[in-house]
Amino acid sequence: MATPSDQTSKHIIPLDFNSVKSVPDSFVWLQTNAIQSNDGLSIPVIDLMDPNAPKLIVEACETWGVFHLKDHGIPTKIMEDVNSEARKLFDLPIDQKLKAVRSPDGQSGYGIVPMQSLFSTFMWHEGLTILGSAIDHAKVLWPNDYQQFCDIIDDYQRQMKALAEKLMRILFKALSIPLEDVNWFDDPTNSSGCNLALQLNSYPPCPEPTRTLGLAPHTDTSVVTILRAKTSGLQVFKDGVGWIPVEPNPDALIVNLGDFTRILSNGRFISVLHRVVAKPIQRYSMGYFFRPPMDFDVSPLLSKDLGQGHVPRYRPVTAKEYLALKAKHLEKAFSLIEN
Ligand SMILES: O=C(O)CCC(=O)C(=O)O
Ligand SMILES: [Fe+2]
Repeated sequence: MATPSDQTSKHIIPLDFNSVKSVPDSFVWLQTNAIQSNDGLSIPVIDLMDPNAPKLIVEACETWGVFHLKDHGIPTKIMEDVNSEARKLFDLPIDQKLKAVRSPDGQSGYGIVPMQSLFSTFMWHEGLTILGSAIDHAKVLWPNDYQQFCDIIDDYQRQMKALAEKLMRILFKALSIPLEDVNWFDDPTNSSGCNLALQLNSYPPCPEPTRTLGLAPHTDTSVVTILRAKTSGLQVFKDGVGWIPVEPNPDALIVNLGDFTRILSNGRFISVLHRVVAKPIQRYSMGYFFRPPMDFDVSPLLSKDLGQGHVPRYRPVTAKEYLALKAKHLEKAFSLIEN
């Protein structure tokens, strides 16, 4: 197992947040304030059962790239169960959590948020990334009592996948992308190898919340991300306005589009820039990331109706190539694939 002193683990092993009384210098971010949440500007709230939902979702994707989704069909109990399991996990002593630490070249496991390696300043955050089954991680975290964690995570991932597919069906229809041309669509066993990740996030109580950030501004490298959080902290950036707090809406999920949808939609849909601010109280969130298989060609040309002028703004790029560009250039990755 890596130890905190290893150079390679600098971007993997979180701070033992219980052991600090102030924000260390390496965690200090200069940040711009968000607008006040009572300014009346907030992300759309859409009821999935509303007959108008597809139209409203498409409008929200064009204007915001993020929305609250109500009546999504995911039982509150399973969301609460995942929240309790996240609490159980992050409450473990740091040495126990480090038994499930992500390896330097690995994608799953406990540690600092994977995008940390792109930033020189640290974030007030710890997380567990789960790709597929959670069993390997759960067995080392709770050797005698791991089944409950695995069952709850499996069930949640299954339900998230179905919901993500429901949403993508609406998006692809609006974009005139035939589902037959998307060989990974509606694949119950995921034999096509979509990169489906559940990210459990913990933002420990912060003694000086305005000096640091829970997560730095970023867009998600996904088709869609479905997020659940019961407390505030998430903010989204709107051009011409600035940072807008996303206040939690009980029972609603937060859906945000990722970079792959911006490419597929030829820039019509927004891959929303977002960040998480630190808070004096503990915050948990869980994000489900739907990514296509690594060899899938993400291209605006999948659309049978590109829209105005029919000119693709982005060249085709495999998911693997785009992930590599993003890992090196962050949001500048778009300019590197622009035609
Ligand atoms: O915790 C949140 O509200 C957002 C998490 C997030 O943006 C991410 O995991 O990519
Ligand atoms: Fe994100």
